[in-house]
Amino acid sequence: KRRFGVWRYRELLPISDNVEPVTMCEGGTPLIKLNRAVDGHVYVKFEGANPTGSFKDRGMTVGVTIAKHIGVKGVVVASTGNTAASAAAYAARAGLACVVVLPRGGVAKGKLAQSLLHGARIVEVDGVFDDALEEVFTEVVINGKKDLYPLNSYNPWRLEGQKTIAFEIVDELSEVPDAIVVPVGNAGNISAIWKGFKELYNYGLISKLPRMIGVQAEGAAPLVATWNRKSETLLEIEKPYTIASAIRIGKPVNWLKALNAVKESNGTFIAVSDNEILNSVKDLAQYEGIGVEPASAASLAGYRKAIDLGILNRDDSVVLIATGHALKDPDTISKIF
Ligand SMILES: Cc1ncc(COP(=O)(O)O)c(/C=C/C(=O)C(=O)O)c1O
Repeated sequence: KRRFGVWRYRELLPISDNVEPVTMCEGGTPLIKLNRAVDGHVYVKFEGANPTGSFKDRGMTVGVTIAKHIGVKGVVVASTGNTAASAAAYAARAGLACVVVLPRGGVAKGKLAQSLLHGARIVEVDGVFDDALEEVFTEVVINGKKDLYPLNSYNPWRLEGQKTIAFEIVDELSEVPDAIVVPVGNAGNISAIWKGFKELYNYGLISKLPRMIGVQAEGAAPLVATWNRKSETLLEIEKPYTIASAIRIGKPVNWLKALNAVKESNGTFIAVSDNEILNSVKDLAQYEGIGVEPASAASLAGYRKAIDLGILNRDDSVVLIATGHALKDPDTISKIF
């Protein structure tokens, strides 16, 4: 029985015992207390410590396990890079084909290298992630290409794996934080983490729920706009731009789940500038030793803004989700220095 990681919580995943996991011991990631970058009870959940260097491995281990179990030949994803890297690695481990559809010129080098390395077929589209996702949808749903199982995060199996972040935080802190701060792109992760906390609460294992704080880059903040204007429909961003290429997304497919998570948890959405993101990359690395790719540092930038805006205060216990490793995007890192 696995003692660490996603499959430690197998009984809380809707997967019957006869299914053999496709796993690389993902999850069980470090929860690191911040001592100098901020004062307060702030921890970083360092998802860069996963096998392919991002939280995507938690969802992919479950998604690819199911894909293999139902006997598909291969999987397909649209991605800003980390989903592609993770799908390529887990598909390789499962002996499945993998097609990744990427926005041409919009993917950090480390993620492109991983997709190539693990043998994925790379399809590039002009435009941004949303155009890549549209392409996958057209191919698989409209043109009925059934031999490739779509594994983007509208696929609920992915979120089942990602909800284990909540389980590990409660296991390790043995209390529920006041707030969880999550960088938001396609909005699967914030939705999944909230689902995990709600399940623990419904099982009677915890007696309080954290506030979910979603953070987006100012140039790619459809959920911040939708939230601030109390819109019932998603206010899409046609041409999203941010230096944090992982969250350069204008039409988050999980937007409704994320809005509900933030509403139910008495949380909020916050936008931060690219500058604030890059400063947070530097501070996490040079004050705390934690090396993350830009999108991950949006959680620290968002926390700082939440304190400035009085949304959070210093004696709140807070966990920042640092979603991807610094090695993913060396080009952007060298732009900072
Ligand atoms: C480092 C990093 N930080 C945050 C996010 C946002 O998570 P979601 O809000 O669940 O999308 C992503 C997402 C990446 C992709 O969507 C993809 O890889 O296609 C990421 O790679």
